[in-house]
Amino acid sequence: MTTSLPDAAVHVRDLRKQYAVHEKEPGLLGSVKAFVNRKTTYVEAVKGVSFDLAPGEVVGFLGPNGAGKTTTLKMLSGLLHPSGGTAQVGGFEPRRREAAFLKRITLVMGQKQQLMWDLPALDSFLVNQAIYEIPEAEYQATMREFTEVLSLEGILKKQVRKLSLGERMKCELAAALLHRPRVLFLDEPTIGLDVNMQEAVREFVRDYNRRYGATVILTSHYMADVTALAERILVIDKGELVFDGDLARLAEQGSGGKTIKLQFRQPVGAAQLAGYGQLVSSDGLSAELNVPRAEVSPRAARLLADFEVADLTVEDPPIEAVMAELFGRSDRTDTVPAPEAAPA
Ligand SMILES: Nc1ncnc2c1ncn2[C@@H]1O[C@H](COP(=O)(O)OP(=O)(O)OP(=O)(O)O)[C@@H](O)[C@H]1O
Repeated sequence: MTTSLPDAAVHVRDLRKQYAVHEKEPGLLGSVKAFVNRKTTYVEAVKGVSFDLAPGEVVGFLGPNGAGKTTTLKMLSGLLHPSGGTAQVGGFEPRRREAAFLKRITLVMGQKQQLMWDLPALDSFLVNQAIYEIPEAEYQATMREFTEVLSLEGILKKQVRKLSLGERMKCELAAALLHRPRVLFLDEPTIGLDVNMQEAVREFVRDYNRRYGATVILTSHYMADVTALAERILVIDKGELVFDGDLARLAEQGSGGKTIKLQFRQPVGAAQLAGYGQLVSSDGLSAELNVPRAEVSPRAARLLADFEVADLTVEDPPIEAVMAELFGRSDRTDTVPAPEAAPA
């Protein structure tokens, strides 16, 4: 075991991963050519990422496809050896895959399953109980807890292949957390699930985090997962960390303003709202206006003075819109401040 910073559950410095890719042209001739003269190119999947996570912190790890999220999580869970830099998780060096380390972490990949397909989930749970040397009393207590929180009653004894996607994902989560890990790497845990099941998974993760003080890194393409669970967001793009901060500050990275939502006591026509902001919608008794950030207070004050307003709320733009804008920019790594450069 390596010594760690006592206050950091996860400590990452200048972490890098380069994949070697052997290129081959299609067909038999391509295979022969590749055999004789193999062409290798390198993909810089992670290019020097640094961050610390405090124990119990829940962090959303976002980025476009191919940004390096899964590669980072695989390095942190010891499945991949870094090409450079260092990582410590709970005081351990992941690449060593020490038994004590493996008992403290879990990696859940929504796209991959660990349950045995032809057997009931309960059999996989028993295998995990043996692998992780979970004492019987603890196993029974955890099973009771998970069965209740995840509503597993009635599905544990069914063949995994016969479970619905949502039922299977709940069993996957239970299996992956049976040993009560302290650090959770969750890679798209809600992918493909319907909204109710997504909510059930979120609730489970939230409950587990509170109950056990677990540290969680979560990647998801569903922003609702991230906004519901994580206060802090790390954004990776083309292998580089381009943002580290809270959701509100991420929303400010977009060039869009804020949305003022209004309810009126008397109908107000769209034409009357010209000059207060960019009209998003208006149906007489309610309206939405997009307003530059710096103008929010004076415009809200004017609206309140000029109309009979029953309710007025100011909202940040949806985080999806901000992310789409950031990743749509060609010079995005330059325009989004790196953690060190970001304003407090
Ligand atoms: N085994 C591999 N060999 C070669 N290149 C790889 C390998 N795994 C990933 N890559 C490449 O590394 C880059 C980062 O991939 P990674 O899977 O970490 O991204 P990601 O952010 O998780 O993306 P997604 O959101 O699409 O899952 C991509 O360009 C990908 O093509």
